[in-house]
Amino acid sequence: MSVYTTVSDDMMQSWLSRYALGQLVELKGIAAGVTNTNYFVTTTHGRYVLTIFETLKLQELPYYLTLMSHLARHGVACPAPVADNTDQFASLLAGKPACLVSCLSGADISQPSAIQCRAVGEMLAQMHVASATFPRKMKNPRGPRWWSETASAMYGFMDEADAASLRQEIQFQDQHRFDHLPSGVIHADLFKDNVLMDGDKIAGFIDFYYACNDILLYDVAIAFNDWTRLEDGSISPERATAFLAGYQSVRALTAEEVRAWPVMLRAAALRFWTSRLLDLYQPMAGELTYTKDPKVFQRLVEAHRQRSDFWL
Ligand SMILES: Nc1ncnc2c1ncn2[C@@H]1O[C@H](COP(=O)(O)OP(=O)(O)OP(=O)(O)O)[C@@H](O)[C@H]1O
Ligand SMILES: N[C@@H](CCO)C(=O)O
Repeated sequence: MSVYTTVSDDMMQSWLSRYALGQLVELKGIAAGVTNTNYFVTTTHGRYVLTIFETLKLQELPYYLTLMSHLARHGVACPAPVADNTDQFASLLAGKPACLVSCLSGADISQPSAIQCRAVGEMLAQMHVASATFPRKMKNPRGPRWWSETASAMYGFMDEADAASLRQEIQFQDQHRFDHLPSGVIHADLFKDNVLMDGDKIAGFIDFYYACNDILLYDVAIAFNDWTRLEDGSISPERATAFLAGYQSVRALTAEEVRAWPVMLRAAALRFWTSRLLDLYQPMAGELTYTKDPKVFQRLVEAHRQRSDFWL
Protein backbone atom coordinates (compact mmCIF):
# COMPACT_ATOMS: atom_id res chain seq x y z
CA MET A 1 0.00 0.00 0.00
CA SER A 2 1.58 3.24 -0.91
CA VAL A 3 -0.33 6.02 0.69
CA TYR A 4 2.53 7.44 2.71
CA THR A 5 0.88 10.82 3.23
CA THR A 6 -2.71 10.77 4.43
CA VAL A 7 -5.02 13.50 3.17
CA SER A 8 -8.41 14.05 4.83
CA ASP A 9 -11.52 15.09 2.93
CA ASP A 10 -11.37 18.50 4.65
CA MET A 11 -7.73 19.09 3.64
CA MET A 12 -8.54 18.08 0.09
CA GLN A 13 -11.65 20.23 -0.14
CA SER A 14 -9.69 23.22 1.07
CA TRP A 15 -6.74 22.56 -1.32
CA LEU A 16 -9.22 22.06 -4.18
CA SER A 17 -10.40 25.66 -3.76
CA ARG A 18 -7.17 26.57 -5.63
CA TYR A 19 -8.69 24.94 -8.71
CA ALA A 20 -11.72 25.44 -10.96
CA LEU A 21 -12.72 21.82 -10.45
CA GLY A 22 -15.86 22.06 -8.34
CA GLN A 23 -16.53 20.32 -5.04
CA LEU A 24 -14.98 17.14 -3.70
CA VAL A 25 -17.18 14.06 -4.12
CA GLU A 26 -14.77 11.25 -3.26
CA LEU A 27 -11.13 10.77 -2.28
CA LYS A 28 -9.70 7.26 -2.58
CA GLY A 29 -6.13 6.09 -1.94
CA ILE A 30 -4.38 4.10 -4.73
CA ALA A 31 -2.58 1.01 -3.49
CA ALA A 32 -0.27 0.58 -6.53
CA GLY A 33 2.93 2.57 -6.93
CA VAL A 34 6.07 2.64 -4.87
CA THR A 35 7.60 6.10 -4.77
CA ASN A 36 4.75 8.55 -4.33
CA THR A 37 1.35 8.81 -2.68
CA ASN A 38 -1.52 8.69 -5.18
CA TYR A 39 -5.27 9.22 -4.75
CA PHE A 40 -8.23 9.12 -7.11
CA VAL A 41 -10.07 12.42 -6.65
CA THR A 42 -13.65 12.72 -7.88
CA THR A 43 -15.12 16.22 -7.98
CA THR A 44 -18.39 17.57 -9.30
CA HIS A 45 -16.46 18.25 -12.56
CA GLY A 46 -14.75 14.93 -13.13
CA ARG A 47 -12.12 12.42 -12.03
CA TYR A 48 -8.46 13.21 -11.42
CA VAL A 49 -5.37 11.65 -9.91
CA LEU A 50 -3.64 13.43 -7.04
CA THR A 51 0.07 12.73 -6.67
CA ILE A 52 1.90 13.77 -3.52
CA PHE A 53 5.63 13.66 -4.19
CA GLU A 54 7.56 11.92 -1.46
CA THR A 55 11.08 12.70 -2.70
CA LEU A 56 10.97 15.26 -5.53
CA LYS A 57 11.03 18.93 -4.48
CA LEU A 58 8.52 21.54 -5.63
CA GLN A 59 11.17 23.33 -7.71
CA GLU A 60 12.05 20.06 -9.50
CA LEU A 61 8.52 19.45 -10.77
CA PRO A 62 8.10 22.00 -13.60
CA TYR A 63 10.25 19.96 -16.04
CA TYR A 64 8.11 16.83 -15.63
CA LEU A 65 4.71 18.50 -15.41
CA THR A 66 5.23 20.92 -18.29
CA LEU A 67 6.54 17.97 -20.32
CA MET A 68 3.37 15.96 -19.65
CA SER A 69 1.30 19.02 -20.49
CA HIS A 70 3.24 19.53 -23.74
CA LEU A 71 2.85 15.87 -24.74
CA ALA A 72 -0.87 15.75 -23.89
CA ARG A 73 -1.37 18.93 -25.93
CA HIS A 74 0.30 17.19 -28.87
CA GLY A 75 -1.99 14.16 -28.65
CA VAL A 76 0.47 11.79 -26.95
CA ALA A 77 -1.49 9.51 -24.61
CA CYS A 78 -0.53 10.65 -21.10
CA PRO A 79 -2.20 12.40 -18.17
CA ALA A 80 -2.62 16.17 -18.53
CA PRO A 81 -1.69 18.13 -15.41
CA VAL A 82 -4.36 20.61 -14.27
CA ALA A 83 -3.28 24.20 -13.57
CA ASP A 84 -4.54 25.96 -10.45
CA ASN A 85 -5.87 29.53 -10.18
CA THR A 86 -2.31 30.90 -10.03
CA ASP A 87 -1.48 28.95 -13.23
CA GLN A 88 0.80 26.52 -11.37
CA PHE A 89 0.73 22.75 -11.90
CA ALA A 90 2.00 21.98 -8.40
CA SER A 91 1.81 23.40 -4.88
CA LEU A 92 2.21 22.13 -1.33
CA LEU A 93 -0.39 19.83 0.24
CA ALA A 94 0.25 18.38 3.70
CA GLY A 95 3.66 20.06 3.48
CA LYS A 96 4.67 18.16 0.32
CA PRO A 97 4.58 19.03 -3.38
CA ALA A 98 1.37 17.81 -5.00
CA CYS A 99 -0.37 17.97 -8.37
CA LEU A 100 -3.59 16.90 -10.05
CA VAL A 101 -3.61 15.20 -13.44
CA SER A 102 -6.41 13.84 -15.61
CA CYS A 103 -7.50 10.32 -14.76
CA LEU A 104 -7.02 7.79 -17.54
CA SER A 105 -9.01 4.64 -18.16
CA GLY A 106 -7.28 1.29 -18.59
CA ALA A 107 -4.83 -0.76 -16.58
CA ASP A 108 -1.29 -2.02 -16.86
CA ILE A 109 -0.80 -5.50 -18.29
CA SER A 110 1.83 -8.11 -17.64
CA GLN A 111 1.60 -10.26 -20.80
CA PRO A 112 1.22 -7.94 -23.79
CA SER A 113 0.25 -9.24 -27.22
CA ALA A 114 2.25 -8.38 -30.34
CA ILE A 115 -0.51 -5.89 -31.25
CA GLN A 116 -0.14 -4.13 -27.90
CA CYS A 117 3.67 -4.07 -28.31
CA ARG A 118 3.21 -2.46 -31.69
CA ALA A 119 0.93 0.19 -30.17
CA VAL A 120 3.50 1.00 -27.45
CA GLY A 121 6.33 1.26 -29.99
CA GLU A 122 4.24 3.59 -32.12
CA MET A 123 3.24 5.83 -29.18
CA LEU A 124 6.85 5.98 -27.95
CA ALA A 125 7.91 7.29 -31.37
CA GLN A 126 5.03 9.81 -31.27
CA MET A 127 6.35 10.94 -27.89
CA HIS A 128 9.88 11.35 -29.29
CA VAL A 129 8.61 13.35 -32.25
CA ALA A 130 6.24 15.54 -30.19
CA SER A 131 8.88 16.39 -27.59
CA ALA A 132 11.25 17.81 -30.24
CA THR A 133 9.62 21.21 -29.62
CA PHE A 134 9.76 20.95 -25.81
CA PRO A 135 12.16 23.69 -24.71
CA ARG A 136 13.28 22.60 -21.23
CA LYS A 137 16.33 20.43 -20.61
CA MET A 138 17.16 17.82 -17.97
CA LYS A 139 20.37 15.78 -17.82
CA ASN A 140 19.97 12.04 -17.36
CA PRO A 141 20.81 11.37 -13.71
CA ARG A 142 21.29 7.66 -14.52
CA GLY A 143 23.71 7.69 -17.44
CA PRO A 144 27.13 6.02 -17.93
CA ARG A 145 28.86 7.98 -15.17
CA TRP A 146 26.11 7.02 -12.70
CA TRP A 147 26.21 3.32 -13.56
CA SER A 148 30.05 3.20 -13.39
CA GLU A 149 30.10 4.84 -9.96
CA THR A 150 27.18 2.79 -8.68
CA ALA A 151 28.66 -0.48 -9.95
CA SER A 152 31.94 0.32 -8.14
CA ALA A 153 29.98 0.51 -4.90
CA MET A 154 28.20 -2.80 -5.65
CA TYR A 155 31.10 -5.15 -6.49
CA GLY A 156 31.83 -5.74 -2.81
CA PHE A 157 28.31 -7.09 -2.20
CA MET A 158 28.30 -9.43 -5.20
CA ASP A 159 29.75 -12.88 -5.67
CA GLU A 160 32.92 -12.94 -7.76
CA ALA A 161 31.47 -14.25 -11.02
CA ASP A 162 28.58 -11.76 -11.01
CA ALA A 163 30.92 -8.87 -10.16
CA ALA A 164 33.25 -9.91 -13.01
CA SER A 165 30.32 -9.97 -15.42
CA LEU A 166 29.20 -6.51 -14.30
CA ARG A 167 32.75 -5.13 -14.59
CA GLN A 168 33.03 -6.62 -18.08
CA GLU A 169 29.83 -4.87 -19.14
CA ILE A 170 30.84 -1.49 -17.70
CA GLN A 171 34.18 -1.73 -19.54
CA PHE A 172 32.41 -2.75 -22.74
CA GLN A 173 30.01 0.20 -22.55
CA ASP A 174 32.93 2.56 -21.78
CA GLN A 175 34.28 1.75 -25.25
CA HIS A 176 31.04 2.87 -26.90
CA ARG A 177 29.73 6.42 -26.94
CA PHE A 178 26.56 7.47 -28.68
CA ASP A 179 26.78 11.24 -28.75
CA HIS A 180 26.33 11.22 -32.53
CA LEU A 181 22.89 9.53 -32.37
CA PRO A 182 19.57 11.46 -32.43
CA SER A 183 18.67 12.75 -28.98
CA GLY A 184 15.66 14.38 -27.37
CA VAL A 185 13.29 13.88 -24.48
CA ILE A 186 13.12 10.28 -23.27
CA HIS A 187 10.74 8.66 -20.78
CA ALA A 188 13.61 6.48 -19.50
CA ASP A 189 11.40 4.02 -17.57
CA LEU A 190 8.71 2.87 -20.00
CA PHE A 191 8.15 -0.53 -18.44
CA LYS A 192 4.82 -2.37 -18.69
CA ASP A 193 3.72 -1.02 -15.30
CA ASN A 194 4.10 2.53 -16.60
CA VAL A 195 1.64 2.16 -19.46
CA LEU A 196 -2.12 1.96 -18.99
CA MET A 197 -3.76 -0.08 -21.76
CA ASP A 198 -7.38 0.01 -22.83
CA GLY A 199 -7.67 -3.19 -24.84
CA ASP A 200 -5.23 -2.79 -27.73
CA LYS A 201 -5.12 0.99 -27.33
CA ILE A 202 -2.71 2.98 -25.21
CA ALA A 203 -4.73 4.80 -22.55
CA GLY A 204 -1.56 6.57 -21.48
CA PHE A 205 2.07 6.55 -20.47
CA ILE A 206 2.47 7.45 -16.79
CA ASP A 207 5.27 8.08 -14.33
CA PHE A 208 7.43 10.58 -16.20
CA TYR A 209 9.69 11.23 -13.21
CA TYR A 210 12.82 9.74 -14.81
CA ALA A 211 12.21 11.67 -18.05
CA CYS A 212 15.26 13.59 -19.28
CA ASN A 213 17.19 14.55 -22.41
CA ASP A 214 19.23 11.69 -23.82
CA ILE A 215 19.68 9.40 -26.82
CA LEU A 216 16.28 8.38 -28.27
CA LEU A 217 17.49 4.87 -29.12
CA TYR A 218 18.28 4.30 -25.43
CA ASP A 219 14.58 4.88 -24.63
CA VAL A 220 13.59 2.44 -27.37
CA ALA A 221 15.93 -0.17 -25.88
CA ILE A 222 14.63 0.34 -22.31
CA ALA A 223 11.01 -0.18 -23.37
CA PHE A 224 11.94 -3.04 -25.74
CA ASN A 225 13.78 -4.96 -22.99
CA ASP A 226 10.68 -4.99 -20.79
CA TRP A 227 7.82 -5.22 -23.30
CA THR A 228 9.24 -8.04 -25.42
CA ARG A 229 10.70 -10.17 -22.62
CA LEU A 230 8.79 -13.34 -21.80
CA GLU A 231 8.47 -14.78 -18.30
CA ASP A 232 11.33 -17.21 -18.94
CA GLY A 233 13.61 -14.24 -19.73
CA SER A 234 13.79 -14.83 -23.47
CA ILE A 235 12.75 -12.21 -26.02
CA SER A 236 9.57 -12.99 -27.95
CA PRO A 237 10.39 -12.56 -31.67
CA GLU A 238 6.73 -11.69 -32.39
CA ARG A 239 6.62 -8.96 -29.76
CA ALA A 240 10.07 -7.70 -30.79
CA THR A 241 9.23 -7.38 -34.45
CA ALA A 242 5.87 -5.76 -33.70
CA PHE A 243 7.34 -3.26 -31.21
CA LEU A 244 10.06 -2.13 -33.63
CA ALA A 245 7.65 -2.00 -36.59
CA GLY A 246 5.31 0.17 -34.51
CA TYR A 247 8.15 2.53 -33.59
CA GLN A 248 9.45 2.74 -37.13
CA SER A 249 5.99 3.38 -38.56
CA VAL A 250 6.38 6.86 -37.03
CA ARG A 251 10.15 7.42 -36.83
CA ALA A 252 12.45 5.28 -38.98
CA LEU A 253 15.75 4.49 -37.27
CA THR A 254 18.82 5.88 -38.99
CA ALA A 255 21.57 3.58 -40.30
CA GLU A 256 23.76 4.65 -37.36
CA GLU A 257 21.00 3.79 -34.90
CA VAL A 258 20.57 0.35 -36.45
CA ARG A 259 24.34 -0.21 -36.08
CA ALA A 260 24.24 0.90 -32.42
CA TRP A 261 21.16 -1.19 -31.51
CA PRO A 262 22.92 -4.35 -30.18
CA VAL A 263 25.12 -2.28 -27.85
CA MET A 264 22.19 -0.06 -26.82
CA LEU A 265 20.11 -3.07 -25.78
CA ARG A 266 22.95 -4.03 -23.43
CA ALA A 267 23.29 -0.45 -22.12
CA ALA A 268 19.56 -0.31 -21.32
CA ALA A 269 19.70 -3.64 -19.51
CA LEU A 270 22.86 -2.60 -17.63
CA ARG A 271 21.08 0.54 -16.35
CA PHE A 272 18.39 -1.55 -14.60
CA TRP A 273 20.78 -4.29 -13.49
CA THR A 274 22.71 -1.55 -11.68
CA SER A 275 19.68 0.26 -10.19
CA ARG A 276 18.20 -3.01 -8.96
CA LEU A 277 21.54 -3.91 -7.32
CA LEU A 278 21.52 -0.52 -5.62
CA ASP A 279 17.92 -1.00 -4.40
CA LEU A 280 18.85 -4.46 -3.12
CA TYR A 281 22.12 -3.68 -1.36
CA GLN A 282 21.70 -0.02 -0.41
CA PRO A 283 17.98 0.78 -0.22
CA MET A 284 17.17 4.38 0.57
CA ALA A 285 16.25 4.95 4.20
CA GLY A 286 12.50 4.92 4.75
CA GLU A 287 11.77 3.76 1.22
CA LEU A 288 9.20 1.01 0.87
CA THR A 289 10.82 -1.12 -1.81
CA TYR A 290 9.38 -4.23 -3.33
CA THR A 291 12.88 -5.21 -4.35
CA LYS A 292 13.00 -6.17 -7.98
CA ASP A 293 15.37 -8.93 -8.99
CA PRO A 294 18.69 -7.65 -10.46
CA LYS A 295 19.38 -11.12 -11.91
CA VAL A 296 16.65 -10.60 -14.51
CA PHE A 297 18.71 -7.82 -16.06
CA GLN A 298 22.05 -9.57 -15.50
CA ARG A 299 20.70 -12.52 -17.50
CA LEU A 300 19.40 -10.16 -20.17
CA VAL A 301 22.78 -8.43 -20.53
CA GLU A 302 24.48 -11.81 -20.78
CA ALA A 303 21.92 -13.11 -23.32
CA HIS A 304 22.29 -9.95 -25.45
CA ARG A 305 26.09 -10.56 -25.47
CA GLN A 306 25.55 -13.93 -27.14
CA ARG A 307 22.96 -12.84 -29.69
CA SER A 308 23.49 -12.57 -33.40
CA ASP A 309 19.91 -11.62 -34.32
CA PHE A 310 18.57 -8.30 -33.04
CA TRP A 311 15.19 -8.10 -34.83
CA LEU A 312 16.20 -5.15 -37.03
N1 LIG B 1 -3.36 9.52 -14.56
C1 LIG B 1 -3.73 8.34 -14.08
N2 LIG B 1 -4.92 7.80 -14.41
C2 LIG B 1 -5.33 6.62 -13.91
N3 LIG B 1 -4.60 5.90 -13.03
C3 LIG B 1 -3.41 6.38 -12.67
C4 LIG B 1 -2.89 7.62 -13.17
N4 LIG B 1 -1.66 7.83 -12.60
C5 LIG B 1 -1.43 6.78 -11.81
N5 LIG B 1 -2.47 5.92 -11.82
C6 LIG B 1 -2.61 4.67 -11.06
O1 LIG B 1 -1.81 4.79 -9.91
C7 LIG B 1 -0.86 3.72 -9.84
C8 LIG B 1 0.41 4.24 -9.22
O2 LIG B 1 1.01 5.22 -10.04
P1 LIG B 1 2.58 5.25 -10.29
O3 LIG B 1 3.04 3.92 -10.82
O4 LIG B 1 2.85 6.46 -11.10
O5 LIG B 1 3.09 5.36 -8.78
P2 LIG B 1 4.37 6.02 -8.20
O6 LIG B 1 4.53 5.56 -6.80
O7 LIG B 1 4.22 7.52 -8.40
O8 LIG B 1 5.51 5.52 -9.14
P3 LIG B 1 6.41 4.15 -9.04
O9 LIG B 1 5.52 3.04 -8.60
O10 LIG B 1 6.89 3.95 -10.46
O11 LIG B 1 7.51 4.48 -8.12
C9 LIG B 1 -0.72 3.23 -11.27
O12 LIG B 1 -0.39 1.88 -11.34
C10 LIG B 1 -2.13 3.47 -11.83
O13 LIG B 1 -2.95 2.37 -11.51
N1 LIG C 1 11.21 0.08 -13.78
C1 LIG C 1 12.23 -0.07 -12.77
C2 LIG C 1 11.80 0.46 -11.42
C3 LIG C 1 11.43 1.93 -11.38
O1 LIG C 1 12.43 2.72 -11.91
C4 LIG C 1 12.61 -1.55 -12.61
O2 LIG C 1 11.81 -2.40 -12.99
O3 LIG C 1 13.70 -1.84 -12.12
